[in-house]
Order: sequence, then structure tokens, then C-alpha cells
Amino acid sequence: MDTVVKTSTRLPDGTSVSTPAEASIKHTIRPTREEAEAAVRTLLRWAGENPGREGLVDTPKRVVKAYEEFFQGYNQDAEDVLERVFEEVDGYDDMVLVKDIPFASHCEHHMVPFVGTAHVAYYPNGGVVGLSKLARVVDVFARRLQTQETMTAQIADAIEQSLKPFGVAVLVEAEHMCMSMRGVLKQGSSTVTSRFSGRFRDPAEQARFFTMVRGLR
Ligand SMILES: Nc1nc2c(ncn2[C@@H]2O[C@H](COP(=O)(O)OP(=O)(O)OP(=O)(O)O)[C@@H](O)[C@H]2O)c(=O)[nH]1
Ligand SMILES: [Zn+2]
Repeated sequence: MDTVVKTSTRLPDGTSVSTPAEASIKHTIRPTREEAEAAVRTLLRWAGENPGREGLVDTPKRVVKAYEEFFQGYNQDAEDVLERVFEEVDGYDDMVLVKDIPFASHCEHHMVPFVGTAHVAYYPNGGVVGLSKLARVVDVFARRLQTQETMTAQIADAIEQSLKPFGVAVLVEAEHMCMSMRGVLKQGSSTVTSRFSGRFRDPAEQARFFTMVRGLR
């Protein structure tokens, strides 16, 4: 008879599950709205507040609703956003750049906002996408928890995979509230991340991209 070896994984919430698959399912099942609101009340108590006082009674509801907006990206798919390609562009084959796209995200380390702008460019390989879709792709990833580096890479990779362009450039500049409101307390510092693929790996193309982002204001 086969012996079934069962390993047990202890989760951060103190419970145990038998397999990694079970662990991953457990962590992706959303709590109920009531459970989420109860968690907000716990954090209010942790902050030293009385969640029962008049001004705070509806706060858990509002916070949970706000989370639905902040983290909407988990319900969205970049592939769907970039699905519609316009082929009729009369041979346009130069860079397409949408710059100064404002975004607000949350860092996965502190769940505190980082806020800034993204600049997204690509060299079309035949068709182009609607310009708003590039801004929408930024939001699909911004409205999740991650690092700025991951967000930058995810935006570029999604465009790469959907459009198969001759190159993608993504430049993101942001201020992290976890560096300005707490911790090291460096207000005004900004973090710049970039991802270049295809033609944009050429330094001359990168220079042109930077000139278009910075120079043509
Ligand atoms: N690379 C990267 N780091 C980030 C990002 N957002 C926040 N961080 C950093 O994540 C790090 C977490 O460091 P830890 O030492 O684990 O946490 P901490 O004690 O809160 O760190 P301090 O912020 O230095 O007080 C900090 O240095 C943050 O600045 C991001 O998008 N990318
Ligand atoms: Zn942080």
C-alpha cells in the first residue's frame, strides 16, 4: 500500500493546512465584507481609538469600500484592456509615447501609498492601441500591492505580450509615503524606475525617449 506523506504548513494567521495548493487557495479566498470591516475595527483599536465612537462608526465600511477602489487591479486583466488593436494607421511606424500619466499605488511592504507619474512608449508593429488603454494598463497594476520595480516591469511586459511591438519603454517616477510620512522621513525624494525592451535597448533610442519625456514640454 502507498504511504501518503502529509506535510503541514503553518500559515501566518496561526492555522495549518496540509498542502501548498491548499495554502494558496486559502490565501486567495476573500474574507466577507463583515470580516474585512472587523479587521479595520481591530486596526483602529491598535491605533488607540475607540471604533464605537460616533465619528468612527461608519469608518470600517468606508475603508473597505476605499480598498475596493485602491485594489481594483486584482479584478482586472491587462490583456483585456489591450485587446483592441487598430490596424489602419497609414504606415505610422514611429514611437508612440503617452507621458505624465498620474497614478497612485500602494507599496507591498507598508501598504502605504506611492504616488507619481508613468511614461509609456512603444514602437508599433503594424497596429496601435487606443491611447487611453496605455493609461488603463498603468492603473491595472498600480491598483495592486507591489514594489515600484515590479509595477514598472509588469506594465512593460503586458504591453510587450499583447502588442508584440518593436520595443517598449516604461519610466516611472514616484514619491513613497513610507519614506516621507514615516521611517526615514525624506519628504520630496523620488524614485525612478525604468524598463526597456527591443529597440529601446539601444542607448540612442533611450536618449530619444528621455528627450521626448523631458524635453518637449
Ligand atoms: N525596492 C523597493 N523598496 C520599497 C518600495 N516601497 C517601499 N520600499 C522599501 O521597503 C523597505 C522595507 O524595509 P524593512 O527594513 O523590511 O522595513 P522598515 O523597517 O519599515 O524599513 P524603513 O522604511 O527603513 O523604516 C524600505 O526600505 C522601504 O523604503 C518599492 O517600491 N521598491
Ligand atoms: Zn513602503
